[in-house]
Amino acid sequence: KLGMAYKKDGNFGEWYSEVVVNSEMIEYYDISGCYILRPWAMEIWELLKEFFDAEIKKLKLKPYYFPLFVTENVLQKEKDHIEGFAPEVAWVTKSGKSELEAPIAIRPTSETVMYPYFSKWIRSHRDLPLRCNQWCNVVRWEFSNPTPFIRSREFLWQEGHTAFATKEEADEEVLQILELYRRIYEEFLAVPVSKGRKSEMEKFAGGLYTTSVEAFIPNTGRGIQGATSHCLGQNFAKMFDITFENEKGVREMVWQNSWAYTTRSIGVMVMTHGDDKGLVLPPKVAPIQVIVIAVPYKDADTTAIKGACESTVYTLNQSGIRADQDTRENYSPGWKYSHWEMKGVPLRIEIGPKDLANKQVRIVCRDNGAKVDIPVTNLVEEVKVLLDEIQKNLFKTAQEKRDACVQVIKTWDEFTTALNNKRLILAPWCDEEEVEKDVKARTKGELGAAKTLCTPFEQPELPEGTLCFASGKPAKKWSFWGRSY
Ligand SMILES: O=C1CCCN[C@@H]1CCCn1cnc2ccccc2c1=O
Repeated sequence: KLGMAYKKDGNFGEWYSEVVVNSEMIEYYDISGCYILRPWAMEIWELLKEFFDAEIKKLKLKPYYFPLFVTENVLQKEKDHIEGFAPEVAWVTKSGKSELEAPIAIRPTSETVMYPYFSKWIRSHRDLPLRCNQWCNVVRWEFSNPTPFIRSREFLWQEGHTAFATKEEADEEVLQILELYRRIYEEFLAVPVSKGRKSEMEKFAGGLYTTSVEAFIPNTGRGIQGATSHCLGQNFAKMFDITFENEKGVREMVWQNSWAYTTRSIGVMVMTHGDDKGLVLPPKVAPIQVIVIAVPYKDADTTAIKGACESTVYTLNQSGIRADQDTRENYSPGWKYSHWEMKGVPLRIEIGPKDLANKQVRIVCRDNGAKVDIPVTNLVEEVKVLLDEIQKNLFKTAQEKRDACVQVIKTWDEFTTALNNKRLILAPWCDEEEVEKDVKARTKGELGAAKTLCTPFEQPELPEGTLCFASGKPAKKWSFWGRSY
């Protein structure tokens, strides 16, 4: 399908849906909230996985795979925080025509699946630290508007679950993993994120504290959680009796973390960089970084042109660049240009008779449309420079756009104005949960209420006497507020 019916600055939801389908990342499925992930999406997921897996291996994580199913009584074990999520749990009640004795839940997350076995496997301090990661799917039967990658009833993620003898070790790992999530977003997806801590109300209720990387979508003026890294404290150790005998022979509870990022990260990248011609891929995650297209001329030497395209692809692949060519006879060069622009391929190389004669190739950049003629002799070097430039430009542009959306406010009126102007709000807050609830109540509406997104680790100066924008009480911190996904 060529050309986009929707504009990014028009109907954003329709634009987004069209981009993920026309770029061949997503196929819609006949169950609401479920989507088919096609190769153009899975190859991106696999590139991110390759980086993340290598990094957590350095942190001594071990790969596991736990069952998809969990019994009702085990799932209810963490009932205190589960009741908030209960409506999202999907249950298996039958096999064939016969009812199951007891319903079995499909994992929405794996704490209750894993932790009874952590309790069995951890006996002594010598069994610590325990470091478990699994790549899997989870199911959460949500009812709010499903969106490919961003909010689906089944999604792919990695979930890390670790156990340590001391809180210090757990605290350290929480931040090590958060830094990996920042790198995934900023270094690979070219999406700027803010590291911070969730409020007591927004944190994972079963844990001690939650840190997250928060992104922002300027077009909708909504914050979006990119990934989370929780310190669970000893809460689950208590619930699941996960204890160890320390060096002095004294039995203690372990300190645990859990952390995840999901296929939502791909959707955030699409929303951030896409334009009215379709997807725009950061080179680091582009399944094809360079697409070579022959521009045959009526009586030109098509064999020579084909040969030049072959050798161009070969040379690039030999130097570790993901290059391919579109040799389909039944499509025109112009059609191919639009097709690969829709798919967001960072560089296009055109080779026609005059390029051949001049021993050069024409390179077209997807992000800004720049065209450059490069001597074949400098091909690899030039392509590497251009890919690196595109990666940097995409991040810089996204960062400038996000920063332009940030609005520092001090009063309630400024807050509501900023909210209606689709801003990412930075406000002084007294850090009281009642006030957070009050802001939610006062900003209710069909666009959704405002909430705290995170308290950024990077805190601006908070002058003595600064008051909370909502309560007028002494402010304790600067927090990001806004509507969110
Ligand atoms: O974020 C993470 C990181 C990975 C491991 N799990 C934690 C916390 C998950 C919180 N959560 C989120 N949705 C749920 C939905 C249904 C039942 C339970 C839950 C639930 O516990």
